[in-house]
Amino acid sequence: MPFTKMHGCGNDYIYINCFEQNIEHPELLSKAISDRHFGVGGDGIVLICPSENGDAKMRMFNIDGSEGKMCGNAIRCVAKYVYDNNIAKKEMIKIDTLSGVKTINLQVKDDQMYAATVDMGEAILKPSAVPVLLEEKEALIDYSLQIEDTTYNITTVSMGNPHCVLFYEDISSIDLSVIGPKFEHHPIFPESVNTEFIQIENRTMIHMRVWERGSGETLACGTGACAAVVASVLNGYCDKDTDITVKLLGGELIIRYTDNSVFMTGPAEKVFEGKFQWKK
Ligand SMILES: N[C@@H](CCC[C@H](N)C(=O)O)C(=O)O
Repeated sequence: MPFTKMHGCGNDYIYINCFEQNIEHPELLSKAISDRHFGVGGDGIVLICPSENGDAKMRMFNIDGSEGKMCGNAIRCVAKYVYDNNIAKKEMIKIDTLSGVKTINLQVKDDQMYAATVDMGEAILKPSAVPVLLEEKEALIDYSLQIEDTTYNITTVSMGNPHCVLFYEDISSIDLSVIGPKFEHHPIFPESVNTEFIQIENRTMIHMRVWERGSGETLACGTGACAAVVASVLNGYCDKDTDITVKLLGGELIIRYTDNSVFMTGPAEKVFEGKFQWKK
């Protein structure tokens, strides 16, 4: 099975061209091929499929086989794949996802895409739409949640997939493998949740680490960076209509939160191509 390994800020997925092949059990494939010792290694898989609504359709699966409705780092890589492989040779590409069709403006050099700006759509704040099963109001901002013997102040946002954002003085020494699963498996998140740990540097720069549902700690999360900037604005740390740099373990994303949409700009890189022998 031919595949392409790509990453955005170190958030690496195995991309499979479904214009040319059919994958019957992507959830099983994702578990097998994502393994960093017995497989190719990655944060999951992304299928690039034909679409009637856009230039291609993207489906992404986490390491545990669960399907994510949206992936900010993967969508830039899908746009790169579609452009570089002549599936759609245009500098504005539309990719269909489980959370709607997204428009991507490409930055191209020597006939290869290297970065892009994605219109990620509106940030959804209503708790029932995130979804988070707490009191229903306009938004949950700086909400005190007790888990075991600790009180966390959470802000919840959906960017097509669910996020829970926490602010810290210093994120460098947090053990995400202990705290992350407490949120990921908490019953108030009926669809589970991605959790972002944020340290504010100043009004235009924040630091972020992330525990992704289904994949654990990753080097970057595009939807998470968008949710983090939205939460930073809602909590008064940053401003709307301003480019905010999000520093992640694997690189930087620029996020702008406006009244109608969240815009994300960042890189997309191809690492290698290969063939995987899948013993089902
Ligand atoms: N890494 C992604 C998000 C991937 C999906 C997520 N784990 C989910 O299940 O919602 C990104 O860059 O946005």
